[in-house]
Amino acid sequence: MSDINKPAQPEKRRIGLMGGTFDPVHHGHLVAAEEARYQFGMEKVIFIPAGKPPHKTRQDISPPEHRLEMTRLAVSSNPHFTISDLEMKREGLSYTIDTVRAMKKVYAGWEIFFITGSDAVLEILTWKNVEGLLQECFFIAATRPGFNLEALGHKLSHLSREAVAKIKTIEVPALAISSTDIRHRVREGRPIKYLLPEAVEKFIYQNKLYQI
Ligand SMILES: Nc1ncnc2c1ncn2[C@@H]1O[C@H](COP(=O)(O)OP(=O)(O)OP(=O)(O)O)[C@@H](O)[C@H]1O
Ligand SMILES: O=C(O)c1ccc[n+]([C@@H]2O[C@H](COP(=O)([O-])O)[C@@H](O)[C@H]2O)c1
Repeated sequence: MSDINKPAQPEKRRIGLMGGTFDPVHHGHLVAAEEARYQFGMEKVIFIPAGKPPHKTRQDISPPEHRLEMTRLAVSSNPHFTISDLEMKREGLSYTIDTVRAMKKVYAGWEIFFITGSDAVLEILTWKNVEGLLQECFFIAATRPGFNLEALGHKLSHLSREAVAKIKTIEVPALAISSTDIRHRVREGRPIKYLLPEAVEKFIYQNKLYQI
């Protein structure tokens, strides 16, 4: 196969961080992470399940060890993907700036890319110390074809020019998959097959997750 469309090799080593509640992890997360890794020439992507996601208000989030195990199962077939329990071990809310700063100590000299969905980036002004965060790392907003980039541009106009320059967008194939929908489907006895890796599907049923 020709390499003509392959992105050029970056000067600095690059790593991606994919943060999320992952309750459960699904193919939307995996496709976004893989596309970001490919387009930006990252050596690997670390999936980091949030211990206490700052903006999630629901009380019935699955135990951290279940979400970590599902994420481990989901990434196991990709040699470029790995997981970290760093946020789960940390006390308090899982702020991304704390995670990125901790990772910078381990990956000194590397460029760090925090991968999110564009819906999460639309909320970025409400994140802890967003200007400081965008000094520490790049953000990749995975958009679906047809996503309103103008709305994003409008939101970002509240940030400094330097901060905006650190936010990159990529298009991923339309994947209308969400953890919320998967949880509802399990509760209602509807299929979840093909929405997430088979091993994660099995784990959900074996551990009777999302049944009430
Ligand atoms: N289908 C998808 N395609 C691309 N990115 C996604 C998709 N679903 C979620 N993401 C992004 O992955 C990150 C982690 O998401 P999260 O674990 O909250 O999953 P979710 O499906 O959005 O969950 P929930 O439905 O419970 O809110 C967020 O940045 C989110 O925007
Ligand atoms: O740092 C913050 O203030 C912050 C606010 C909201 C979300 N985040 C992070 O964004 C990621 C996706 O969050 P969520 O709630 O969509 O699962 C996850 O890693 C969260 O820790 C981070």
